[in-house]
Amino acid sequence: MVSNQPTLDTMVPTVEFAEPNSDLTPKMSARNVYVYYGEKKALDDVSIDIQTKYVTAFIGPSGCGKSTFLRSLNRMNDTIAAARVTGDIHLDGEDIHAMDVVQLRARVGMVFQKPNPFPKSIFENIAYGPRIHGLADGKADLDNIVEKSLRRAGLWDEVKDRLQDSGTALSGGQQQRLCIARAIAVDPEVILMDEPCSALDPIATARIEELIDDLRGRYAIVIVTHSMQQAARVSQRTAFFHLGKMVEYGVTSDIFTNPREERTKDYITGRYG
Ligand SMILES: Nc1ncnc2c1ncn2[C@@H]1O[C@H](COP(=O)(O)OP(=O)(O)OP(=O)(O)O)[C@@H](O)[C@H]1O
Repeated sequence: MVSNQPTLDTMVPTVEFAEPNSDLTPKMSARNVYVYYGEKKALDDVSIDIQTKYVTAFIGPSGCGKSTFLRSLNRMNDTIAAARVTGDIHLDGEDIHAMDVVQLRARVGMVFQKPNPFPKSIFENIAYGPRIHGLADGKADLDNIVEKSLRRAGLWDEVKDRLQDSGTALSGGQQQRLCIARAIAVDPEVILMDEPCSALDPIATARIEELIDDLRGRYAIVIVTHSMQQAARVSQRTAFFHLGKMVEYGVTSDIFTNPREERTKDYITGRYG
């Protein structure tokens, strides 16, 4: 799956394309979403369905609204005073704006550009969420959740003998896997990743990409990336954004080899970016 620097004609995911959801019911659906920062329109009438068991990549030039849309999916824009979101966003058919936001963010977890572990032990970084959401039935169960989450994030073997060390003492790549383990620990259904590898070196990046591929069987994963190679390596669906609009959305290999829209073609062939 994770290969070195593919050229444009090899930028096609090699994953099996069996449809994971026979009924194709979307895990999340957005309809006619607009986002404004004060008077400025940052997102313009975006509609999309996001499926479980797929990685969906958001690509497009800087400032086109990828992160703004990603943040709308778990209401992170609520934390920005100037931001206003209109339109419908549903999770399993339920309006996310009518949900308790803490519950929503447990179901739709997020991993940020810069790894941001809590300044606490590795154990506490993972245990905090399950504890506040009442997911652990006693100490042994909590220990289990911590181990399972770290294993699933591919970090257990590196940290099992130092669970009481600070999360911030890990390497950048390990910190990002810790943040992924922290998101997994509360049993989310969707994981949003906002350029999760941009602060990492190529080896740490490759590990995160492998991890994303391992995780996609269980979750709907949405990743914002500046790297078209990364989108091609890790995703099965790609949405191309430009100037606040979602220009094209489809099967990743189609987007990269046979885009329908001229603007998509221009972007993927490097005419602008
Ligand atoms: N907190 C904010 N306040 C005001 N304007 C914002 C804010 N965040 C983003 N914007 C503006 O909204 C537009 C979309 O930004 P956004 O960060 O979503 O784009 P992006 O495609 O993720 O860009 P990049 O790839 O550079 O991260 C930009 O014009 C940006 O300047």
